[in-house]
Amino acid sequence: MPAKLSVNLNAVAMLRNRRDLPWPSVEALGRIALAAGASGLTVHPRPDQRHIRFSDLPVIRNLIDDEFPGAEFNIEGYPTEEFLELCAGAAPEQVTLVPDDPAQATSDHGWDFRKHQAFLTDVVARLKTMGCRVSLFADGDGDAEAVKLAKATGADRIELYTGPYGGCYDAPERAAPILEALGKTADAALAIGLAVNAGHDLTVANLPALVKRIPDLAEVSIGHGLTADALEYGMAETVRRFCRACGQAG
Ligand SMILES: CC(=O)[C@@H](O)[C@H](O)COP(=O)(O)O
Ligand SMILES: NCC(=O)COP(=O)(O)O
Repeated sequence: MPAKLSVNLNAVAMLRNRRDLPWPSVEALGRIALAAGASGLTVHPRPDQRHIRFSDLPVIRNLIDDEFPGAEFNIEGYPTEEFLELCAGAAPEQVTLVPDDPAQATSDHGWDFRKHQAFLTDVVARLKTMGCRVSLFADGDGDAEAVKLAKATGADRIELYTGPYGGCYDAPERAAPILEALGKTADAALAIGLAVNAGHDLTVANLPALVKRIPDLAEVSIGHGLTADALEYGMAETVRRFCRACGQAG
């Protein structure tokens, strides 16, 4: 089965937050994404709410429940008590636990499963009591032992951190060994019954090789590159609309 696409709305929320105005609307862009064929929506609320605001979560929950039953809500983040309360309130189908510090600009590494085994085991159990599928952000370095420890937490999936792979956009020759390490990590996970997601800096250009190397990839979550493409490919029509609003003919 092809990998499912979950559209990450953090970048849309970040643009909205530049002004005290309700656009671009996280709800409206989420609706367009689901209507266009995305399987779900992803958000990564951070404690300072610099992208997604906590108040966005019930809006997205209602959008899915009211208009797109069967689509999935994926909430990502570091499992503080506040984060776990947000998950309890929004009832996401999937929670992806990410070891990011509030000061980090964006997520840039997976969990150290040796160091955080007990903590993750406890949090995974709490989230499963809420009825959520749980995925753990993981480095794609081919470490099969780390993958076994991820499975031992009780998690259902790992999400491969694909930032280093995405970073090869201008030097494709560097991508091959990184892709192979991601593939080996996925092979190790799938062999022990852990499903595999992937995300971070994925694009239309780098996705085909990833899904070819990991044909059983369950889901990709994509925000930054997808939002950039939406701007680029939507710009011409938008300028035409504004020209008409100026009273220009055509
Ligand atoms: C876990 C991950 O890679 C994404 O959630 C990423 O952190 C998106 O969030 P930002 O776009 O806000 O960095
Ligand atoms: N889990 C990764 C994600 O949701 C989106 O990451 P990015 O495409 O914004 O880099």
